[in-house]
Amino acid sequence: MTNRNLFEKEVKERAPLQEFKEPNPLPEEIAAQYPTIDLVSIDLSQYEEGNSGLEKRKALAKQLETALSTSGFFHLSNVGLAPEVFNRVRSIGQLLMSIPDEEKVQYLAGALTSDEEDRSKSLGGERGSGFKPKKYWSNNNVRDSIEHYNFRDFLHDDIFLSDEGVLKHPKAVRGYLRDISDYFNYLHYEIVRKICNLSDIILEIPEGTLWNNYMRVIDNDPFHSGGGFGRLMRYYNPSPEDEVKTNQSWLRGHSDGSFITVLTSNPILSLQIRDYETGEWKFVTHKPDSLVVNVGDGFEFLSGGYFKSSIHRVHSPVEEQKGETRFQIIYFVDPDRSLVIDPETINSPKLNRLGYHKPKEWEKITFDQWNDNKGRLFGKNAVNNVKGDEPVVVKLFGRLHERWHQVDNAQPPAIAEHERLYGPPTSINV
Ligand SMILES: O=C(O)CCC(=O)C(=O)O
Ligand SMILES: [Fe+2]
Repeated sequence: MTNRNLFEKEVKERAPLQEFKEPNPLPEEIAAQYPTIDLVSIDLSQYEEGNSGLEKRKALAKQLETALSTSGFFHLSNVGLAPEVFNRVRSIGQLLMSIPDEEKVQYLAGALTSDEEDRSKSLGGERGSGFKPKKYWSNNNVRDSIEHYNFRDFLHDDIFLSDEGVLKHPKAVRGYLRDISDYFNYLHYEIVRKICNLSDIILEIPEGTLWNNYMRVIDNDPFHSGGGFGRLMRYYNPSPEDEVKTNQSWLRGHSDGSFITVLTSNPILSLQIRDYETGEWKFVTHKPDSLVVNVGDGFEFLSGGYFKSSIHRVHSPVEEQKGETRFQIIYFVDPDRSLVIDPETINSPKLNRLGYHKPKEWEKITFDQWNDNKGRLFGKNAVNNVKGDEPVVVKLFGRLHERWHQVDNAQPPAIAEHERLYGPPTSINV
């Protein structure tokens, strides 16, 4: 057991939290005037453990299969987290974002801008522990207005709450690290585990396979443990000129490099998913106290492309909500990093029957190779500083680094529109 004296001391000295004021959700009839996507909604209170719960789990797995194989996104309700739990984490985020800039720069996740980053040494602002300041990325020569803070290793108390682990974070939040780890541990053990088990049912592999093999937590071994990182993210309002230049895109269209991603449902209508078939951008609607979960690249590859790591972005809020504060809590869930991410790993009767095999052009790679190499491209000027939402298309290990591939599978009008705007897909050496 690690000595946690420093942590205990910080708990005693912590300042009280200020309540985070969530913006009001948009009335349904107004939200309905915007293009929205009707996501599958899964009621997690229907999940029952054990043999007697199998029929219920099979029913949920059926709904989940529709979600994973179409948009790759779903709402998850009755997740067992009270509104106060979400609010407490948001309040901690608010506290973090309010510390002076001079202090923030001592706790950076990487460099001050993405272009200065040496990613052979650093995970960068996207994946490293600490602050990603505003103006880190660029889009059509406009710098971003997003600030976020990443936490890593919260599934490993002996690392997270050790003196060294505590000192990684600004003084203001050190006494609140247990709240952070409680939240993300709950998501890992109660949400991710259940999604893994339901996915086993879909894939017709023994229940427990995904969880036990790739998501379990091994003490003091983050590399071979499931986990990833948690993010507290605050969007600020860009200037009107910047809004024009970026076409109101606050966070460029991308697919997540994770296995799955767990977001909080947000009252601000801003998150958009790009329709897999038509390319149309559609808003994700809000369900209070619920989660929004999406497939990341890792799960798409493991399923041979049956599950979809969809392109999504954050758009400037709709007219009725302009000026409101968007705050987001995210868990980017990574598997054991040595997992070989193609369907041969799991040999799923379902995928075999449907014909989802490893495409020849895919090199045999681990999740670590994917995550690391995709991570190196994030925010790179050569790839991202382009007009419009789509980055320059890069191939990594025979796979498009952002999963815009649905453009290739889409109906001819979408392909024509894509090529008209951006030309044919290109490849650059990395
Ligand atoms: O803010 C959101 O809702 C989504 C953010 C996101 O897609 C990301 O950070 O990868
Ligand atoms: Fe994302």
